[in-house]
Amino acid sequence: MSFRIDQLDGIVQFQITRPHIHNAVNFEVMEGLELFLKRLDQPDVHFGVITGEGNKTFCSGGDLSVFHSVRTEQEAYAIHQRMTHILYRLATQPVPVIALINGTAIGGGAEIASACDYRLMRKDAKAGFIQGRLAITSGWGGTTLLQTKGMAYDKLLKLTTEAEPLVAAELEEIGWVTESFEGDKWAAFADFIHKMKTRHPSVAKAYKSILTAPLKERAILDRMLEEARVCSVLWEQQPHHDAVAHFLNRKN
Ligand SMILES: CCCC(=O)SCCNC(=O)CCNC(=O)[C@H](O)C(C)(C)COP(=O)(O)OP(=O)(O)OC[C@H]1O[C@@H](n2cnc3c(N)ncnc32)[C@H](O)[C@@H]1OP(=O)(O)O
Repeated sequence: MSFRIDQLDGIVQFQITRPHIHNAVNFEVMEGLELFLKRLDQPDVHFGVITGEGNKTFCSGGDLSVFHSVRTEQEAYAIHQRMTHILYRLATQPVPVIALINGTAIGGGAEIASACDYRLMRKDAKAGFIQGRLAITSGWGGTTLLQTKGMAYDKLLKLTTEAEPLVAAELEEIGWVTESFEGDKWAAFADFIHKMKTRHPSVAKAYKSILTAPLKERAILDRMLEEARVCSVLWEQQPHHDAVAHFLNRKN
């Protein structure tokens, strides 16, 4: 199984359980995220958390060993639009979700974290929109989400265009990381939500609903789907296929 969902004390935890492949997203992880979203709909759920198993990686994005067989724009768009809908639902459903970034979060992994309400990141971990290294752009709506949530235009353009992973302190400075931590991730998580948990659960949901109003405009989902389409166009091009082949064969 590529994921695990647990529920404890009003908190639903989603973990990608593929540490051997840096918690890359395959079709089973996508199904898991869809199940996680359904669980968040339950009235007794007050917070959600997404993390990766192990202490090295949160998520390394799409599983290139699976997706390298995806060659055409149409095939690529089928995957990207599905992930875009998942991220849109994650961002706009009422339960606050924390990305507990226990390690590297790159490519689609950084997009998943961007769709969460908070990013709690281990101090020495690195994260970034590294899609440009593969001659593609973000394909799951992450850039549109960050802009709509208010990230500064120039910081976002630099982050996505340079395609370099950054450490937590650098990402905190540009407004992507909410807080950083050292030590045990679950202790850091408990500490992070401690005060919020003392308020009535309807408070956090109500504020999320108020603050996500701009995301709920139909135009935002359309823009995210356009982002998925732009990525799919680049996906079909030779520079992308060459970059993926280079990554997969780099140890030969
Ligand atoms: C629109 C969405 C687009 C996307 O998300 S595209 C995917 C973007 N992600 C990437 O390009 C990630 C590439 N991975 C890396 O840079 C590195 O593997 C990473 C995560 C920094 C870890 O580096 P290291 O600690 O040196 O580990 P390593 O490279 O030896 O990796 C161990 C095994 O995991 C594999 N792996 C890591 N990330 C993967 C991925 N996303 N898809 C498929 N396989 C992946 C890697 O190939 C290696 O496999 P093996 O042991 O050589 O068989």
